[in-house]
Amino acid sequence: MADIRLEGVGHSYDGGTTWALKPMTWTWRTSRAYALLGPSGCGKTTLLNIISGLITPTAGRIFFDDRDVTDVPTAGRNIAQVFQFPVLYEEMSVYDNLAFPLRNRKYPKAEIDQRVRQVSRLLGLDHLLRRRSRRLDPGRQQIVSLGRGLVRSQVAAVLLDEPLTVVDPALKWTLRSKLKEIHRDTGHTLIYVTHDQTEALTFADEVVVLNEGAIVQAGEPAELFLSPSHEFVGHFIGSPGMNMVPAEIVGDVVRVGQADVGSVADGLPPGPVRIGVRPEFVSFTRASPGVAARVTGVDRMGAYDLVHTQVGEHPVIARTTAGSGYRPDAEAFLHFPPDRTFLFRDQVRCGFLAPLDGRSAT
Ligand SMILES: Nc1ncnc2c1ncn2[C@@H]1O[C@H](COP(=O)(O)OP(=O)(O)OP(=O)(O)O)[C@@H](O)[C@H]1O
Repeated sequence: MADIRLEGVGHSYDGGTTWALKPMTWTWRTSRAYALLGPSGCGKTTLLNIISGLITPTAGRIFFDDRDVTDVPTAGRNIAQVFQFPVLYEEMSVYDNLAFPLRNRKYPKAEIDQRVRQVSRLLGLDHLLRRRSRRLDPGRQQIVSLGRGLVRSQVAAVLLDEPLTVVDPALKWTLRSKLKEIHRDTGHTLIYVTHDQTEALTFADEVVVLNEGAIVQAGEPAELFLSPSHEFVGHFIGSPGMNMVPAEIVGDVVRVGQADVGSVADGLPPGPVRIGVRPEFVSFTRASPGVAARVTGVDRMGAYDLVHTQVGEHPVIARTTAGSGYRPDAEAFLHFPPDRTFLFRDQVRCGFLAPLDGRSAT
């Protein structure tokens, strides 16, 4: 196992006209479980294939600890990779498929048996070990592929590219927790690619968010939810995502429309900003002071309500307790709590909202 260090690594498929992956410097630390999260086409698979050696990057160098592996082919990198769809020897038994990566690397027989049985027990494959792989349904075949990726005790990293796509949704939860268990047991460095935030947040020690070929933020799941440093992270994580409302800094006060909503703590220069606040933290106040809004609809979600409002031209959603009683067209006043409300300029967080403490913009 090794730290995997990317130094100025970037990739272009068209000779440098566009970058599928913009040159980046980043270290995947050994033994951590990472989720690489981002929308379709943001460069996740390209990044994974650069680490495994399937793609040689257009720019930069890759190191496993201090060893430069940029020109080392896949076979020399000691990486295990699990793809979106099953990659198995269909005529082999499940046992032989799981044992294959170990036999290939000349592990002792007793260790092979012990590792195969350990992984098969964790993944619920015990009763299928003698079955031919082609006789399994695609979901089970994928679980065997997952097992093949996890069976080796000594690998530089295990790379998983949307590995649960073909697995039954009900099984996904179980498999994710099994993956965590296997991770605790082996201490492998795991990089798990997904565009599904639930998968990323429930699986990873650290979530790396990729957008348009660049890492926009990396952190623990709670950090990304509570403290997004980029508007994209605010939108992409959370359901629904973060509300963004245009505002103005006047002196050291932040105004939305005619309402003073807070002050700036960070000596930010006056001018336009965008306020970001998650629906979970928007609350209603009975009257001013607050931001005047009009209710446009209510989604009753069972355990809670999502109250849709309009502040001027801008939609703002508040998550309230179930049965909130708000009706379309009702007038309302919104409160944005200072400790949970952030300020953004050019999409990047530039500060947070501080209490007004009697200040006013007028
Ligand atoms: N072989 C290729 N030739 C040309 N362009 C490519 C190739 N592979 C990927 N791309 C482009 O590079 C960009 C990044 O693609 P990539 O597959 O890495 O993204 P992704 O985040 O893994 O997407 P998805 O979640 O849809 O798999 C996209 O614009 C894609 O169209």
